[in-house]
Formats: sequence, C-alpha cells, structure tokens
Amino acid sequence: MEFNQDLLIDIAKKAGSEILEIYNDPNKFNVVDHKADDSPLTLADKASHQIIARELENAYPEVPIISEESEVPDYKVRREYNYYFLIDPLDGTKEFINRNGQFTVNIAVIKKSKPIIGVVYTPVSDELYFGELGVGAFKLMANIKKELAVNNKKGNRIAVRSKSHASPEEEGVLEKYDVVDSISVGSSLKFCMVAEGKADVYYRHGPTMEWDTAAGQAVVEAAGGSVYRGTGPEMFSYNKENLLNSSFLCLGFD
Ligand SMILES: Nc1ncnc2c1ncn2[C@@H]1O[C@H](COP(=O)(O)O)[C@@H](OP(=O)(O)O)[C@H]1O
Ligand SMILES: [Mg+2]
Repeated sequence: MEFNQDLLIDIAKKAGSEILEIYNDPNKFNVVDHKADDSPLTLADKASHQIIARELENAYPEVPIISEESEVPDYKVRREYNYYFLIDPLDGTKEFINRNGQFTVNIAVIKKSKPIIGVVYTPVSDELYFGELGVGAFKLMANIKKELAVNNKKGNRIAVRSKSHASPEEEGVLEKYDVVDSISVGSSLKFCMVAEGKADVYYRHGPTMEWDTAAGQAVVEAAGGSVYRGTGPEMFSYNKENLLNSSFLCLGFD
C-alpha cells in the first residue's frame, strides 16, 4: 500500500492552521472541557481531529483510523487491521493550555503493529518532521528541508524529558547512558529532538497512549534511532488490546 507524503504533510498543516486560529482567538481558546479521565479537551483537539479524519477518509476510504478524539473500535475488529492511521490531533494539550507552543499534530501509518510513517507538526513554529521507515526522515522549516539523522554519540549524551509528566524513576535509567545534560520539551517533539540529534536519550516512565508515540517513533526510527518497550530489548508495538503504553526508551545510538 502506498501513502502520499505530500498529502499527509498537507493534512497535518491544515489541522495546524485550524489549531492556531483557536489558539489566537481568546473566546475560543478559553473553552476547555474535561474528559472522563479528567484530562483537558479544547476546541482545538476536536477541530483538528475533524479535519484530519475527513481528509484521510476522503483520500484513503479503505484505511481505518484510530484517534485520541474518537471512539476506539472494538479490539475484535481492529486486531484484523493490516494498515491503519493512528492520530493524535493535538498532543501536548497541557502545553497548548500553558501557551508555550510545544504542542503537535501527529499522524502515523501503522502496518500491523509497527509505525512505518510519521508526521509531527508544530503549528506555532511551523516546523514539520516526517519519517518513513526504510526511506528516511526530514524536517521542514518554511521552505527549507533538512535531512534528519540521530547523533550516534558514544558518550556525553543529552536526555530529553517531559515538560509536564517527568517522573523520578527516569533518573536511574538515564544514569546508565552517560547523560551529562537534559532538556524538557512537551509532546511528541521529544522523539523529534532525538531524530534531529539535539538529544540522544528519551526515557518515559509514566503512562502514555499509543497515539502519543506512534508518529514520533516513526520519525526517530526513520532517522536511525530505536524505541524499546520498558528499558529494552523488546521493541515497542502497537494495536495492543489496551492502547495504554508501558514505559519506553528511545535511543539515538546503537
Ligand atoms: N495518566 C495518564 N494516562 C495516559 N496517558 C497520559 C497520562 N498522563 C499523561 N499522558 C499522556 O502524555 C501525553 C503528554 O506527554 P508529555 O507530557 O510528554 O507532553 C498526553 O498527551 P495529550 O496532551 O495529547 O493528552 C497524554 O496522552
Ligand atoms: Mg497526546
């Protein structure tokens, strides 16, 4: 099955423009709801989901969609999927509400249980990361395209951690990787930092959902990195019966 790179990029950017419109309109920005698990839900999450779902359904009517903002199909149905889109229309809702710009639109293509394509778009900075396994990864900033490759550093490494959900258990794991400094970033941008060589290690101890990690994983793996379940060596897999992720470790070196 073929997926059109430009189309996926265009869809992520369209969703990003809609998010920005809400971000920049105080009347819309201040409408914040709460989901059953008490996590925040903004008008932007919903609007972004609607655009992405509509555009993907038009272009690929035969490919199912799993999104943070729609009902997840029953496991008996989705376990049969060969390909599906896994989307987080607005990852880093806390960053959105805190207005620090570190939130992203995420679209991934999953083949069986593996992310093979990922698009991560940051509307505020207009930076877009794209990765396709076996093909490569790049970053688009306005009209500049930069190929991405992990650092593959042997030591003196930089860690990247959640801005809103870092946990103390992470220190113990980071110690093993000769980490000399760490940076905090919101959302799936952490995977992109590793793909870009701005960081080398990302260990997440706390819970995330499959849609939080899929696109970022495809970007970093296409740039030469790896994502492991727990602290390794098993790879991180998708379309599990429960879409809640375990802790994971992302490395930008062998
Ligand atoms: N208790 C919890 N259970 C499941 N996922 C959680 C969680 N706490 C945080 N997350 C996930 O962590 C993501 C944010 O991670 P980070 O802090 O690294 O930016 C959230 O994405 P959303 O903002 O899209 O909801 C959310 O899905
Ligand atoms: Mg998310």
